[in-house]
Amino acid sequence: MATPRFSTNDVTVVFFLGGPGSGKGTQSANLVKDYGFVHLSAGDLLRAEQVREGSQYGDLIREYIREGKIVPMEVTVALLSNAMADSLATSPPPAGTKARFLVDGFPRKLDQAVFFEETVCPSELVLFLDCPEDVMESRLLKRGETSGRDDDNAASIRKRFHTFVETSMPVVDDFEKKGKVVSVKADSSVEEVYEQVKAGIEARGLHRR
Ligand SMILES: Nc1ncnc2c1ncn2[C@@H]1O[C@H](COP(=O)(O)OP(=O)(O)OP(=O)(O)O)[C@@H](O)[C@H]1O
Ligand SMILES: O=c1ccn([C@@H]2O[C@H](COP(=O)(O)O)[C@@H](O)[C@H]2O)c(=O)[nH]1
Repeated sequence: MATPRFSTNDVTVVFFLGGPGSGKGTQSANLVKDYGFVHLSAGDLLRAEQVREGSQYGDLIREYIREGKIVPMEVTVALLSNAMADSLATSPPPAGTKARFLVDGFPRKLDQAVFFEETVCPSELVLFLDCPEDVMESRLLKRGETSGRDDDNAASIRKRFHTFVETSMPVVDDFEKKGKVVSVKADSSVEEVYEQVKAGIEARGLHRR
């Protein structure tokens, strides 16, 4: 078996999962501020790679995102792993502390979870935002009025929900069986959700920094 690129002695990885529009990006901003996480959004990294001059994956990523499909894992895992390395090199954590990475919107598929944990770093826990589809849909349609995202439209949203239920929920279920999931109801206000998020991660030993 491969040795992970980063050791859990140096790095804490928290996966942040939840349906499209459940509020992961919004809550991530709070967690960065209060808990010293470095926020890595798999979707943001893919969108940046899509428009990077000279990228061999631009067209492929554009098509996958519009269709709400999961980009082949080698692409996404390499982007995440390199972003972690860059962050450690340019902004190392305070002396005597471990770097904390909040990996938002990943892993979306079981094989990605296995591949990441074997080759990059095992996760410490999985934060899951549990939100009804009708709430997520109205949030995304509203966001779509200004986001400029190709996939914040009714047709793409439907496909993203389908992928989430069929492909990504089994990842959450698998981590749940391993006792790693902190699940939070996400259909209340941003502040109320954050209170539950804080309580959930503190109960697992992750404290403010
Ligand atoms: N608790 C909340 N109540 C009301 N609106 C919210 C709440 N949380 C997030 N929003 C809004 O819903 C939209 C989606 O939130 P956000 O971008 O954080 O979701 P996400 O899970 O990161 O979505 P995606 O996976 O599609 O990127 C945003 O416009 C955000 O401002
Ligand atoms: O691990 C991943 C994460 C994301 N994608 C693709 O990107 C879009 C948008 O992701 P957001 O988290 O909503 O920003 C998603 O629908 C997938 O198409 C991916 O392939 N793999």
